[in-house]
Amino acid sequence: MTANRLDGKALAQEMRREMAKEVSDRVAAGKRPPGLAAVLVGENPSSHTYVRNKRKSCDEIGMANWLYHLPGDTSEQELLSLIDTLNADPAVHGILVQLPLPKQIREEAVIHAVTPLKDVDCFHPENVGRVTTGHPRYYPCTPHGVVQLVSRNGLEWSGKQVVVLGRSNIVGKPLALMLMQKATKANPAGGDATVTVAHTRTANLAAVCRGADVLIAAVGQPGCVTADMVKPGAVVVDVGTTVVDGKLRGDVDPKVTDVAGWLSPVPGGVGPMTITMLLYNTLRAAERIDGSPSEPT
Ligand SMILES: Nc1nc(=O)c2c([nH]1)NC[C@@H]1CN(c3ccc(C(=O)N[C@@H](CCC(=O)O)C(=O)O)cc3)C=[N+]21
Repeated sequence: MTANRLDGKALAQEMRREMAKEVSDRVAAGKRPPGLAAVLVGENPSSHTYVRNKRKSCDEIGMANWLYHLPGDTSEQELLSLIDTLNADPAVHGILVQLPLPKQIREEAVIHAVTPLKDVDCFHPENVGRVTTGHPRYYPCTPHGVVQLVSRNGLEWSGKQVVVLGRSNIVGKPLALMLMQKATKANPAGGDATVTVAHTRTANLAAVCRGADVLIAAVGQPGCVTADMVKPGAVVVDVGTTVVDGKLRGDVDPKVTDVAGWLSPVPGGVGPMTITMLLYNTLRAAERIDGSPSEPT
């Protein structure tokens, strides 16, 4: 058997066409285009690639975007004062500070400084709390991308055993929360799945994973999910993006394709969906900040 492909690149293109139409309708109605400010500190090569991809995607759908590239020895105070300026700028609807940051800057201080309405990463504790209690303002981009990738391929969450492998604040933890909430249009994964959060120290990890109808690998260890850990026919989503010898590697071993029913590739799976959901959040932010009768704040 060869698993069906969960094609994130194709789905991302389809969703971006829908968003390009929303942007042009907005501009035709006399409103300013949605705008995303990206802040990059220092010279991390992967960060450069992501930021470049994000800006290209913004350009494609007609979204305004700016890159603030600060030197690696920038102080926390200098970064916080740039964030204050962006918080107050009416042309900026979304602010993304690329992580990781150099060690002299506390990530937590930066995450707290971005005004929650412009927090399109959904990293601010106010927005995380809203997801947790079922009153979301935004969903975090990677978990939201995973949910859309599975749901829009016609696959069901309801009644399934879902194993989330990984417990980070950015992927594993918020994804598990989304799966535990009631289903809505924006969060079709909510509702009736049974969610297990596992990690690399879980006892009998292979057996726990083999119980999954849907297995989401978000560990950051290339190839750590092997074929013996996968139930035949399961849906497997690979969130890993580790650069090994200049090539991008996922968390899922290539042989899993012989066992799984559906598998997302790396590259071309979750990565393009993450960027798409960032654009989606920026559009929602523009509606909230500039006012729209149809959208609650
Ligand atoms: N504040 C912040 N927000 C983030 O969303 C954030 C971050 N910091 N720091 C780093 C991680 C990582 N991340 C990726 C986004 C897109 C791809 C992506 O599009 N990957 C392509 C391939 C890209 C390539 O060719 O290298 C793919 O999987 O097909 C990957 C990784 C966002 N992150």
